[in-house]
Amino acid sequence: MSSWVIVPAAGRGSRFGGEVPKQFLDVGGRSLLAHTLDALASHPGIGGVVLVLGTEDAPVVPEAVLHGKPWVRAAGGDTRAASVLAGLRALPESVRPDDFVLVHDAARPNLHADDLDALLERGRMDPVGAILAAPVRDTLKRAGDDGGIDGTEPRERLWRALTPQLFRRLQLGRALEAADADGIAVTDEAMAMERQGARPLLVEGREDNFKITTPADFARFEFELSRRG
Ligand SMILES: Nc1ccn([C@@H]2O[C@H](COP(=O)(O)OP(=O)(O)OP(=O)(O)O)[C@@H](O)[C@H]2O)c(=O)n1
Ligand SMILES: C[C@](O)(CO)[C@H](O)COP(=O)(O)O
Repeated sequence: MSSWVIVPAAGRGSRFGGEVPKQFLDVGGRSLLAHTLDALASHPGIGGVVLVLGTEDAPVVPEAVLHGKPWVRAAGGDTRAASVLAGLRALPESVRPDDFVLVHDAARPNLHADDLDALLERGRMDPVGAILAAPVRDTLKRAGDDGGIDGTEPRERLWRALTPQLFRRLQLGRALEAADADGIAVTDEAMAMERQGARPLLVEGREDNFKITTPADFARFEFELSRRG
């Protein structure tokens, strides 16, 4: 059994800076987006890809990175959540309402197959779904307006949400539509599901499945690639 994955890739990369959105920058001879698509589509658990792009984006997506998997394009929205919802609506009819679908950031190119294995295996057995996540391992401080420390936050049971996130097509769509209708800007799919009273499963993922948000993250990915040889 395989699942389609929605890849939100319509962001502008404002925190990264520069003219070209970060997902289209070249690393090791191909774009960040191509690295992400390759990591996803090379996995046997992926049945197809919905690529959500900005209306002004027309990237060259080398067919090879899609490993012969079917793919469709969708037009992104003003927020990540809007882009994900657009991706859900672009899924083929062959994806049934109760089928699990994945959402994975284009900006997370360093996804490893073993993480996808774990998420699919454990998430599909959960009544709601699951997300990859990593336990917080640093002490967390709350900043005051003056740049001083206002306090230390308890970090027990705190996890950083990663992607992919795995939910059923209809349930996720309804949760995202409800958040939008309520004017709530959810920052991940799990938040929309939690608002509906769901408790998605946390599946511990690798710390190196990091999101490229700043140029320092980009340099880290270049280093990770160089280590692969
Ligand atoms: N309207 C948006 C905003 C974000 N994304 C995608 O969501 C993922 C995670 O978002 P983020 O890292 O925040 O990317 P940007 O929104 O581009 O970055 P920034 O917030 O710095 O502008 C990225 O793959 C991005 O392309 C999207 O598809 N549509
Ligand atoms: C979905 C996500 O990657 C989980 O950590 C994160 O919320 C995306 O945040 P962004 O500000 O849209 O990059």
